[in-house]
Amino acid sequence: MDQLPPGITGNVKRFLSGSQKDALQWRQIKTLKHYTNAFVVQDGKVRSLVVPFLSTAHIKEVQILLGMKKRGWGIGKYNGFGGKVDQGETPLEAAMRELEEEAGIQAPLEYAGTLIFLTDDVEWAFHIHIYRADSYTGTITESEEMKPEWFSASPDTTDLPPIPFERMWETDEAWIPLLISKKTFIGRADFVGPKDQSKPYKWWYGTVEDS
Ligand SMILES: Nc1[nH]c(=O)nc2c1ncn2[C@H]1C[C@H](O)[C@@H](COP(=O)(O)OP(=O)(O)OP(=O)(O)O)O1
Repeated sequence: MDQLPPGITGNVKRFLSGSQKDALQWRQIKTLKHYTNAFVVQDGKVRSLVVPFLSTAHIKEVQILLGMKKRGWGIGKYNGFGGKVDQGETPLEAAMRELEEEAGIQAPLEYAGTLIFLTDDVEWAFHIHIYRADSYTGTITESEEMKPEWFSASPDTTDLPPIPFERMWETDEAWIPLLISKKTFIGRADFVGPKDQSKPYKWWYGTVEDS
């Protein structure tokens, strides 16, 4: 197995890796701070589409709920719902709290993967615990931080917009398909550049194998 980036442990299999500048090394991880990110993915949702001159077609599709960040770092980007794990909380408790605060809903979240994110402006590594749920309760509600919107992961069959990867954190396109297909993943992305223009220069994603 090739050498794993610092911070990646476990029985993992490389899925994708890359580098904009091979000469640059992984950043040193001094401390970790824990964050969460939660996604609702409705697989097999039946929608009715009116087909001109024919009739109504019933199609099954995969829908994913994303939020457009309205303030702070990452403003304008689409992401899952989440934030810092507070003292005394487990990551799952924090993910449930943040989902409710930012999107107004409750969901039976399950662990989906881990993303380690490092950048220039911050001396710690973000350890992001990523969760997903197949269903939710409550009413999806826009908050001060996030504007929730549904997207389709099966764009050929739908009138919902496709997942807007061009308006997400750059390497998310690598792991969102793993999240959707319920393959547990772990990854790391190191960014460089000023806060609002930072770009990934080195990344690695793998799937977590059963031991
Ligand atoms: N999907 C994602 N892909 C990625 O590569 N980096 C991400 C990411 N989601 C978050 N990050 C990184 C960048 C981001 O600034 C940092 C903190 O994540 P958040 O935006 O969730 O935290 P916030 O600063 O909004 O925390 P709160 O104020 O507690 O809500 O982690």
